[in-house]
Amino acid sequence: MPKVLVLYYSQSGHTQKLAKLIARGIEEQGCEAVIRTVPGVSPKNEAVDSAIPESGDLYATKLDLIECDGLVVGSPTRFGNMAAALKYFIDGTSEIWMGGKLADKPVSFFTSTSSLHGGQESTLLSMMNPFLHHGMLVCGLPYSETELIHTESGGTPYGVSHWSGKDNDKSISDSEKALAIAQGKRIAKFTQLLA
Ligand SMILES: Cc1cc2nc3c(=O)[nH]c(=O)nc-3n(C[C@H](O)[C@H](O)[C@H](O)COP(=O)(O)O)c2cc1C
Repeated sequence: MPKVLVLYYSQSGHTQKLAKLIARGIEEQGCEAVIRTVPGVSPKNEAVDSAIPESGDLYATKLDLIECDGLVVGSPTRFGNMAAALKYFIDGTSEIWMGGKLADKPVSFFTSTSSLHGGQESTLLSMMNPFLHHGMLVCGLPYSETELIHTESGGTPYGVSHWSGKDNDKSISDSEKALAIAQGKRIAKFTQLLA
């Protein structure tokens, strides 16, 4: 069964909730969803966490990337960009890039912001850059997913998003949920076609 890696960072759990919904869509479409997170970064600029987190999803390894047939990458928005913890992990993938291990595989993206116009699209678009260098095929969301037109919360054609609100306490809306599951199904469909 083709494997789709759902790779995310989340500090307060919103991006993680999207990751789980995307994974549900991946599995409903008939692929295996492998959910992995990355450790936070410290001012020492070196990863100091233990290899296995005390709770929650396992940390991603380079092997997870090499072995996946498709990839979904998520991060909370930080000043209109991805979080440093995820960027730190991606910056450690030079060997995978040189070996072309991700080339020709599909990839898609998701994010969460506290303000509705606080940079969802800029985060999603800028997250694509490293994976275009890796030779991956970017997969967004089409407007045939009609929640994209009707949503009053998150959801973009560049990938699903969540609006967590100024107090960071909004639940995933029905539109966001539908789009996250749809995005999981879509990346799984292309993974099956390309694997
Ligand atoms: C350092 C920092 C920068 C942030 N920058 C933005 C931003 O540019 N736009 C925005 O809307 N929210 C911003 N936020 C809020 C988070 O993106 C938001 O709370 C998000 O939903 C958290 O996701 P998580 O629960 O997965 O950690 C920022 C938060 C932090 C800590």
